Amino acid sequence: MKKNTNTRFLFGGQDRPRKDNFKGRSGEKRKKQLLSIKERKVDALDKEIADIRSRYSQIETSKISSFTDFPLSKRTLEGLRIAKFATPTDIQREAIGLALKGNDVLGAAKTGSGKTLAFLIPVLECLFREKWSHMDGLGALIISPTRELAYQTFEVLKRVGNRHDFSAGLVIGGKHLREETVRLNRTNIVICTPGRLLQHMDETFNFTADSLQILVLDEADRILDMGFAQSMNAIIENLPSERQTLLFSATQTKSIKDLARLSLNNPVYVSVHENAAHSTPTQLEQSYIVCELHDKMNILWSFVKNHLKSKVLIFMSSCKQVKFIFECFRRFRPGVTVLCLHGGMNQLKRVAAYREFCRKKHAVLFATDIAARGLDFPAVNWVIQMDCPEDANTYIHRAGRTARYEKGGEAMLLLLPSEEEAMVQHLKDKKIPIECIKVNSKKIWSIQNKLESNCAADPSLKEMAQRAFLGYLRSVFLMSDKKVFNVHKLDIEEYSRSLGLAIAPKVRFLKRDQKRLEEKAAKIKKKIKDKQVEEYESDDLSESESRLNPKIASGSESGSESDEDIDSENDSDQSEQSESENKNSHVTENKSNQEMNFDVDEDDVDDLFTVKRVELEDDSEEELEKSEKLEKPKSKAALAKKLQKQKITVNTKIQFDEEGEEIENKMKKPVVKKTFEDDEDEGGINIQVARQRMMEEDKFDKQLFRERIKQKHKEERIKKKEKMREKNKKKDDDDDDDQEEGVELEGTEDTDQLIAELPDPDKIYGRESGEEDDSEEEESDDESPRKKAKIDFDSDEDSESEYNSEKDSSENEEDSDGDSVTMDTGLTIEGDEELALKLLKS
Ligand SMILES: Nc1ncnc2c1ncn2[C@@H]1O[C@H](COP(=O)(O)OP(=O)(O)OP(=O)(O)O)[C@@H](O)[C@H]1O
Repeated sequence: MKKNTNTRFLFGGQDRPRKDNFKGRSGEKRKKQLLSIKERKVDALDKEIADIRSRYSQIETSKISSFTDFPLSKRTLEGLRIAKFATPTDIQREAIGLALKGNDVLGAAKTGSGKTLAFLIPVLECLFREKWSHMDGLGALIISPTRELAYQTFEVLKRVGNRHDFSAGLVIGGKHLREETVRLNRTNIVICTPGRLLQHMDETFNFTADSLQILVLDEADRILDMGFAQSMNAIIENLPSERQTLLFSATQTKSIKDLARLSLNNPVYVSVHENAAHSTPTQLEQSYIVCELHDKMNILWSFVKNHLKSKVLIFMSSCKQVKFIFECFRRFRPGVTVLCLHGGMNQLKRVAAYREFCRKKHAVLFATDIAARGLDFPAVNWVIQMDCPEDANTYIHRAGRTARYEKGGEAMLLLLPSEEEAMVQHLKDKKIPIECIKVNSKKIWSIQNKLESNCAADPSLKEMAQRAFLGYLRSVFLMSDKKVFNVHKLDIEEYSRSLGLAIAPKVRFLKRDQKRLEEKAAKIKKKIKDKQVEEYESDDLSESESRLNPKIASGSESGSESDEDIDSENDSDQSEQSESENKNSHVTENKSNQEMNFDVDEDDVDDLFTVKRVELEDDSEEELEKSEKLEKPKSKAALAKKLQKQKITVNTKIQFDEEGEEIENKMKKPVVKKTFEDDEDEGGINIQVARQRMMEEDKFDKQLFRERIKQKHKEERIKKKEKMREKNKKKDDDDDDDQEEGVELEGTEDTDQLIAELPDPDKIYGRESGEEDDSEEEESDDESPRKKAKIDFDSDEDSESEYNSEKDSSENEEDSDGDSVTMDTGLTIEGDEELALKLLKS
C-alpha cells in the first residue's frame, strides 16, 4: 500500500519542508491533476468519516475481539497493525468505544493494562473526524506528570499515528523553548508536562488553545493533586469549555472537587478491574521485609549481588539518596550495569538513562518517584522500594513498573519496624496482596567498611552521603501520614554510620521542629502551673473566708462546687495535656500543611483522593535550603555585641583532669586575676585590655620559663652525679658517702668540681636540641629565635598549641623525673635483676 499521508512530528525532528512542484505549464497541469485527486480523496474521506460515525452507535463491547471491530479510520488501523497491536485489552475495549462516541471518560485499570492506547486511539480518531490539519492549530492536548512519561507517550503516538497527517509535538521542560515556540502554533497534538505548557500559554505569542477538541490527563489523579494545582488551574482557565475530556490512571480519582475543576460533561466512569480481588496485576508477586534503617544499604547491596542476571528498578525517597547510592554502587562495581534517574539530572542524561534501561537486559536503575508512574520499561524482573512510599497509591504505581501486559514480575518493599503496622494496613485496605518475608541474615554482605573508607578518602563522596542522609530525613519529615512516618523514631546516628559517615550531620530542621515542640510544651506547662497557682490562691482565700464565715463553708453548694473544681481541674489538666498532644501533633501537621498545602475532600468517602506532597524531588528541599539561606548572616561584630549585651563570657577555656575535676591554670591565674579580674566579665571584647593582658602574661611566662629551665638543669646535674656515683661505687665502695653528700650540696664548689671531672655528656649521649635551646634561652635576650617562638607560644591565635606546648614541657619534665629515678645500667631487664640481686646479697 502506498504511503500517502504521514503524521508530522514537529518536535521529533521529522518536519520535512515541502517542495514547490507547480512551476511552469507542466506544473499547472500537475496541479490540476493533483487537485482532482485531492477532491476525490476528500470525497472518500468524507465518505469514510460518515461511515465511521454511523457505526458508533453499533459498538458493543462484548463483541469486540480485535481493533478492526471498532469503527476506526483506515489510518489508525494501519498504524495499529504496523505497531503490532491486534487485540484490545479490557480497558481499551471498554473505554475506546465510549470515547469514540464523544463521552468524557474516567478510565481506571491496573498498571500495565494498556491505558495509553485507550486514549491515543480516540485522540487520533477525534481529529480525523474533524479533518484536522496543521492549519487548524492545537486540536488535542495530552498532559503527563513527568517528562519521561510524556516522551514515552509521544513515542507510542509516533508508532500508532504514523499514517495520519497530523503534526505532533513534545512540550516538556529541559528543551529549547525557542524551537518549541516557533513550531507550537502549527502543532495539532501536544504532549506536555503542566509547567512547560503553562509557560507557553503565558509567553508564546499566538499560542492558543481556543480550538481544542480533546483534552487527556494521563495519571489524572497525580495531575489533579495539589502538586500541580496551581499550574493546572491556570491551564484549565485557558481551555475552551466545549471539549471532550479523558482521564486515565491506575488509581483514578473520584473526587467531585477535582472533577468539578475540569467541568466534565456527564463523565462515564470505566473501571475494568473494580470488582477484581486485587488492585495490582495478578501476575505480580509482592512481598515486604521489615528491617532497621541502618541495615538497608547492606540489604540492597546483597540483593543486587544476588540478582546480577536480572533487571531491577530501585525506588528511593529523594534525589540525594539516588545520587549517593548510585555513586557508591558505581564505584564498588557489583557486576551489573548501574544507572540512575532523578529530577536533579539534565534532560539529556535523563533520556539517556531511560533509553539505556529500556535497552539493557540486565541492569539496576536507582530512581526517585519520577519513574514511579506510567513508564513502560520492558521486562523488569524486580521492583525494590527501598524507602516506604508516601501512600498505597504510590506503592501501586511503583510496583507496577514490573509485571506489565501479561508478563510476570516481583516487587519487594522495605519497611522500618515503625512503619510496618500502619503501612501494611493501608496496603490491605487497597486490596494489595502482600506477604511478609524474612531476610536471611547469613546472606547479607556488609559494605559498611567499604563505605566508611571511601567516604573518609573522598570528601566529595562524604558530602554526597551527608546530603543523602539529610534528603532521606527531610522526605520522612515532610510526609503527611504521621501514622506511618515518624522522623523522631529514627536512629539517626546509626543511619549516618550506615552511609559511611563517622559523624552524623546536623539536622537543623529537626532541631527547629524539636525546639518548637518543646517551646509549645513549656508554654502549656506554664499555663497549667499558673492556673494551679490561681486556683490554689482562690482556695486559700475561700478557706480564710470560710474561717471568717463558717456558714458559707458548711453550705452544700460550695462543697459540690469544690468537688467539681477538683474534677474540672483534673479534666482541665487532662484536656490541657491532650490539647498539648493535639497541639504537638498539629504543629507537625501544620508544618506539613504549610509545606504541602494539602486539601482534603470531605465528599470523598472512598479515600481515593490522597494527600500528596508538593513536587516530589527538589522543591521541598530547595525551599528548606532557601529558608536557611534567607536567614541574615551575622557578622562577628554583631555577634560580639549580642554577647556583650547578654553579658556572656567568651574565650574562657576550662580544662578537666581524668576525674572530671577542673584544672586551675596555675601559670596564669595569679597575674591575670589580680590585674584583669574585672575585664573578664566583658568577654574579651576590649582589645586594649586584652593586649595589655597578653604582655603581662608574656612577661610572667618568660619568668616562669627561666625558672623551669634552671630547675631542669639542676635536675640534670643531679642525674649525672648519680650516674657518676654509681660508677664510682663499683670502683670504690668506700667513697660512697662523700659522693652522696656531693649530690645534695648542689651548686657548691665540690659539685662544680665534680661536674668538671665528668666526661662531656654531649660526647657520650649526643647533643640534645632541647638542651641547646634551653641554654640559648638562658643566655639570649629578646631578639633570639627562641623569643619569637615564645611570642607565638603565648599568642591567642592557637590556644591548642599553647595547651600542647605546656603538655609537652610537662611531659619532658616527667621524663626528666623519670630519668632521675631510673638507673640506666646498659643491661637487659634480666641483667638488671641479676645485678640487683647481687647488690642485695652483698
Ligand atoms: N492491545 C495491546 N496488545 C498488546 N500489547 C499492548 C496492548 N496495549 C498495550 N500493550 C502493551 O502493554 C504495555 C503497557 O501498556 P501501557 O503503558 O499503556 O499501560 P498502562 O495501563 O498505561 O500502565 P500504567 O498504569 O503503568 O501507566 C505496553 O508495553 C504496551 O505496548
